[in-house]
Amino acid sequence: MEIEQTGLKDCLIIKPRIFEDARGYFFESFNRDTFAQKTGLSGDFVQDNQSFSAYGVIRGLHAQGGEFAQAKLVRVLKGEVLDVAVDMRKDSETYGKHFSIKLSADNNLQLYIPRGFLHGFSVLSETAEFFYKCDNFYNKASEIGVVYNDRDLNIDWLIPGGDESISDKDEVLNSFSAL
Ligand SMILES: Cc1cn([C@H]2C[C@H](O)[C@@H](COP(=O)(O)OP(=O)(O)O[C@H]3O[C@H](C)C(=O)[C@H](O)[C@H]3O)O2)c(=O)[nH]c1=O
Repeated sequence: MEIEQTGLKDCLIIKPRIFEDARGYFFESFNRDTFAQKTGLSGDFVQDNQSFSAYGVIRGLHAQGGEFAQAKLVRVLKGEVLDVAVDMRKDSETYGKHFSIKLSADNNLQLYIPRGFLHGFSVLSETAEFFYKCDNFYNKASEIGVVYNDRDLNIDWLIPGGDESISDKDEVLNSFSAL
């Protein structure tokens, strides 16, 4: 398992060690001790989530606030997404900055998104199965969000205009400046 920095503190790219042979491949998708040793973070995740989406879907930008803030370890089981993390930690040097990366079933890359970040992804393949670990439980009352096409964030989701598929809930999320 290798760790790569993203330029946003504690937001990390994780490259698992893949064992390939004539049958196919094997890799440890998560090992708490290895994760903790390589990242210096606890790795105590308590909830796993999975979603399925078609091409053009953009889920996000979401987070949970306060005591229910969540760190997430995200990856793609099938297809390809553009994954986006936005630093909303007011005291961070990279406040308001975002990092995006293509995660796919081919590259097996993972992204660790710390507490204090907004998260979202766009589906670049015909369909995508998205899986992620959270270090805090879902708490609907603590949900916060920023609209995907926020002018200040200016995120390129790599989805041509008109092809986006957004939930009614996400269409009316706040601007980043209103957070
Ligand atoms: C997040 C969540 C949702 N739900 C229920 C609530 C809704 O009835 C249904 C769909 O929820 P939502 O439309 O919020 O799903 P996404 O748009 O994929 O939300 C996620 O999108 C971005 C990418 C994230 O990083 C967050 O983890 C999460 O907000 O699942 C649960 O029961 N438990 C949960 O942990």
